[in-house]
Amino acid sequence: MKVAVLGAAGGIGQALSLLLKTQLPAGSELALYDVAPVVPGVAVDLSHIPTAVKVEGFGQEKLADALTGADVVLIPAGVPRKPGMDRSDLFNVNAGIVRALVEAIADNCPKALVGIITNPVNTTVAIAAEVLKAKGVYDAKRLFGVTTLDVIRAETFIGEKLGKNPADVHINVIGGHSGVTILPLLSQVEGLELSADETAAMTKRIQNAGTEVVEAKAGGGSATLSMGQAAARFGLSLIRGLQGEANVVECAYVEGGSEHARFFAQPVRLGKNGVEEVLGYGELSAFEQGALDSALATLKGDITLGEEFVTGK
Ligand SMILES: NC(=O)C1=CN([C@@H]2O[C@H](COP(=O)(O)OP(=O)(O)OC[C@H]3O[C@@H](n4cnc5c(N)ncnc54)[C@H](O)[C@@H]3O)[C@@H](O)[C@H]2O)C=CC1
Ligand SMILES: O=C([O-])CC(=O)C(=O)O
Repeated sequence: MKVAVLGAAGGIGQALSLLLKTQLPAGSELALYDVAPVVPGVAVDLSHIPTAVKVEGFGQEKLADALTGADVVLIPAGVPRKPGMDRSDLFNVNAGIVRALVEAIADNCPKALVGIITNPVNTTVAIAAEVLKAKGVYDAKRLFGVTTLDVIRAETFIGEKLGKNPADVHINVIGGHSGVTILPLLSQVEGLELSADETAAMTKRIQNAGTEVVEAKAGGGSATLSMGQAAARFGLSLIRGLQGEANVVECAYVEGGSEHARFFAQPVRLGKNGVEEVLGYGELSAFEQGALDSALATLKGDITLGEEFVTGK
């Protein structure tokens, strides 16, 4: 298996690449691409870790080489938030970055599974889909917005609340990846009893967890280490699916499984072609249904913005 990380010299990219170097199956290749000149050094640094994963760094002019033969491409390239910014404030810079990188994917590894981490995810995934469509290579089963950070946050916070190991807590987070569009399905968690106020507060904490990190980093960026872990979990699940492992399920923001919006995050069974099946997410509580209903206009607006960025309409 070959995995390419685009934006590999950044905060997420380096954490993710370290985890992939230590956790990818033996015999894998890891291709690290970034426009920052430090990227070959990141690859050399990682190459001294004794695992059977070959790491290579690719500088600005070497994108095609990084992508050729890739089975999985993970994209954390782009600018992060600073305090006072919303994820949508990143659109102006990151939309163009994602467009250019996905054009190169279409040209060099059109069958790869692509995981978009770059914010605003609700919009950048729509950009990626339209770019692939314009190039005649779009397969909705192979494109994912990575929302795993919302899942691991929900599992961590609820694990703490229940006094349980978070590894034993399983929570679906549906919708999208910004503010009100992040909807953790807390009503489905076994053994969790929250009052209406507690449910509202915990939902809000999960929705605002990105901002919690942005503020704590005080101008130094947004979540990188927890996102590195989340992206590694998701990327490794993509690989397990590609290798034919049964019942690999992750929540992800994908097209084609929802009545609510063109793209929607929900549990997905992964397989040899990417999405094997978009799964249901069970019954919603009245609170969750209300939250979903009121988030849909935002989510659809975010998607349209991405579509129109590429189609020019
Ligand atoms: N999906 C999610 O849950 C999350 C998404 N993010 C997003 O991930 C992105 C990256 O965040 P960080 O790693 O903290 O930022 P960072 O600034 O530390 O790293 C970004 C890297 O992208 C590189 N880059 C910029 N333009 C590029 C291009 N055209 N091609 C290749 N590389 C390019 C930069 O050189 C830099 O090394 C941001 O947009 C951030 O908002 C952050 C946390 C969670
Ligand atoms: O909040 C941000 O800007 C980064 C992000 O997406 C997250 O941490 O969930």
